Amino acid sequence: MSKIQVNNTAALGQVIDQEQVAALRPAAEAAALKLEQGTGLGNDFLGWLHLPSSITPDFLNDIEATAQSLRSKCQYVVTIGIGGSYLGAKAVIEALADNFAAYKPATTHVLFAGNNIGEDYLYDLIDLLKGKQFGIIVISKSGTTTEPSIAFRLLKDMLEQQVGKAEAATRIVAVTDARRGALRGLATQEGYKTYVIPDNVGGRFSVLTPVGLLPIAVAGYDIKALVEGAVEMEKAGGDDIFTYATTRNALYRAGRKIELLVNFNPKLHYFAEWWKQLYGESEGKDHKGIFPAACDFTTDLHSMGQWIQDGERTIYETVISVGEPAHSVVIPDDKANLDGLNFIAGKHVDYVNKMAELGTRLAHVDGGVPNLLITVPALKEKYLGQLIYFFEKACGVSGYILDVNPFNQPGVEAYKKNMFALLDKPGYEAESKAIKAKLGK
Ligand SMILES: O=P(O)(O)OC[C@H]1O[C@H](O)[C@H](O)[C@@H](O)[C@@H]1O
Repeated sequence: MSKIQVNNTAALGQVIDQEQVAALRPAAEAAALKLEQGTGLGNDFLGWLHLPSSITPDFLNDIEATAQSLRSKCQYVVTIGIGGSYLGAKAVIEALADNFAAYKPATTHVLFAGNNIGEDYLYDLIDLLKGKQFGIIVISKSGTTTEPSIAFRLLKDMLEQQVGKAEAATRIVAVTDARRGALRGLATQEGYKTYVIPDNVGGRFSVLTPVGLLPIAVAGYDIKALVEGAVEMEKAGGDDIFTYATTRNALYRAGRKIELLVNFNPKLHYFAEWWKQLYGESEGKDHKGIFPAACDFTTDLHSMGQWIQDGERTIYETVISVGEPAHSVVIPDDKANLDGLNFIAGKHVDYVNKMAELGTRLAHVDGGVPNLLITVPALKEKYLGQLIYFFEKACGVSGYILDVNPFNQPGVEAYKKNMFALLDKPGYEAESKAIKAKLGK
């Protein structure tokens, strides 16, 4: 089976050595056992652990049928959601899509909303959708998150005005909790097709539920292959996951507080955004946790490269290296050679990129930045499925090694409480009074 692979050789020898990594192996194995037996912190949120192998062909067929029905009617399908209800689908679609898909004709374009509170963002989206055939996938585990609720209120209204309430109901799909939350009530009342986010799967671990699968299917990608890849990784278990989890924890203990996830393929930009939420929300608590950062290379080598090479030595790098590009572009020969590029004439662009990648890894290691390497054979559904499960499992293992609950996110509520207090939300009267006093209002 071809699969993703992890190599920590270039992370060893300067800041940490193999013994320090090996010393964490028993903790990693104990962590994996805790996950398996459900005896660790946050054990009511372990539904993701055997999720891939529990997905049935019938379930995937049903999602594909819903996707097909939306595709048959809609030029645009707006996926409304934020955080874990957005980043997984965005990451996979961007990794698989034509870089210029937005400017090329397509049966159906998948757009995203409800992931910000930008008035102009919503204005521009509404402007685009005026008079167009569109549908909505509204996703919220809690069913009460402010950003997607605002976007859904606006777009639902617009869709009903454009096609009538009955037709609109056939173009709206809700993905939410089985019982709780405003979205569940609304979907039941309006008769929308719905999918359930299982109680025991947290948002940032939910990409392989309909949260990610439905938008990915609407965008035209093979969700069966995606799940197949995840199942392979679920069954393969072990070594690569332990290598990643133990190496990053050893680096953290040696003072490397920032992990920089880098790619040499712009299609992976949002994969890093998904990874940032997965690791940031899982590990950043109790005043602990590696800070998850990301760069797109070679682009950011021309902006962040100086800092990475030569700045404060608190970072290490994890490179996601893609084996094969999907297409072939060769650099042409030029008789005049005014740009001096004939030394690479006849070479594939990806060959140059790979030399940039190797040169960068060597330079950064020389500069004191330990380097972890994750190789992915190609940007295809199956390997993305492997990569998703790999990072999820390694995150659970890592979180337990760090001795935090990797499955909650209590810190996220602080800004929400202040925002609701400032907006005078009913139920927040005492907080409103307190925050206004603090602001001298
Ligand atoms: O799916 P929802 O309930 O709308 O939540 C969306 C996101 O918002 C939150 O504030 C959480 O921090 C995230 O973990 C979650 O993924």
